[in-house]
Amino acid sequence: MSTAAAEHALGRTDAEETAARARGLTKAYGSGETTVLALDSVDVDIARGRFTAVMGPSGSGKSTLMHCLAGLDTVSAGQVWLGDTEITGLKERELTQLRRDRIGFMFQSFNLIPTLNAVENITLPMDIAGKKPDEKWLNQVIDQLGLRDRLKHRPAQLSGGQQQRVACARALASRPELIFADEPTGNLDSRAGLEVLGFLRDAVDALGQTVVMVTHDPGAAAHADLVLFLGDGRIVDQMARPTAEAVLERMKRFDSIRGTFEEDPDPNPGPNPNPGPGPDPDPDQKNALDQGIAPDRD
Ligand SMILES: Nc1ncnc2c1ncn2[C@@H]1O[C@H](COP(=O)(O)OP(=O)(O)OP(=O)(O)O)[C@@H](O)[C@H]1O
Repeated sequence: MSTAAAEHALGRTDAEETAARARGLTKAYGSGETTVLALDSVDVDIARGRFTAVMGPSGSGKSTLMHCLAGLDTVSAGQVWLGDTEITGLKERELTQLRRDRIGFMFQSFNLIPTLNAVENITLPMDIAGKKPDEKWLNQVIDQLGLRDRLKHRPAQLSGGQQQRVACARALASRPELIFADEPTGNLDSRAGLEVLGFLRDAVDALGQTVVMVTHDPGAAAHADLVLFLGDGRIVDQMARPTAEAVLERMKRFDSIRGTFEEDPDPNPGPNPNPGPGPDPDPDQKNALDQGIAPDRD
């Protein structure tokens, strides 16, 4: 475990650096014998001004965690804060306003309005809120995302990568405290995916934004500063300065130790000198590595 990570429990950072946090976050679906415990008393801190990726096997609770942190879903127990605001217990109206004013969202399917052009889509959340965009910031975001000559195009006139760039600009436009991105590269080819990941990285490095991204792709996760690994509704590991190879290795352990999780003593393991037979990596994850989505690391 890296020095910084070793100083804290998994997923925990210093409170003053925290954009969002949860304590004892528990989410159960259903009741009685059919209850599914999607999140099991999760403690997590999302570091401000950082890019955090959330990974884990299918059904491990990634989307549920994102939805609960973003106030899109209610919790069964525990507390969630956005900055200093405790969002657990807020009424639906207050949550709607908080999401609109303080959170940006990106989804796998872009979620653009087909009848609006790019710039109208970008400013839509602010238009709904009756707020005027900060023109200087908006122009900076538009230029950073290379959308200047696409502003009058409707989504159908844009490529998938361009549409996701519009969604990225929409998420950034109000300068939110936090951007949640759920599989933002899931519908993109590797080149467009790489571009979007580069923009998210720039949003953190150049614009000081905070990004949380759920992904299945180790190459995408490698763009983050920190990867949180979920297993059976708990944060079971984390990795600072991830590489695609190290993330893929960590994910393989979920396959080989199905249902049993151990704390990883070394978040950036080197090549395993005694590789076991282990299952093949998920073909999508392998493709991502083959296609070179992983960024260069110094
Ligand atoms: N609305 C729901 N009703 C019942 N069970 C649900 C609901 N949403 C999620 N679950 C269950 O909660 C668990 C966690 O689901 P979640 O979607 O958060 O996992 P995930 O890690 O995002 O999965 P994936 O990678 O497949 O998207 C799963 O067992 C899932 O079946």
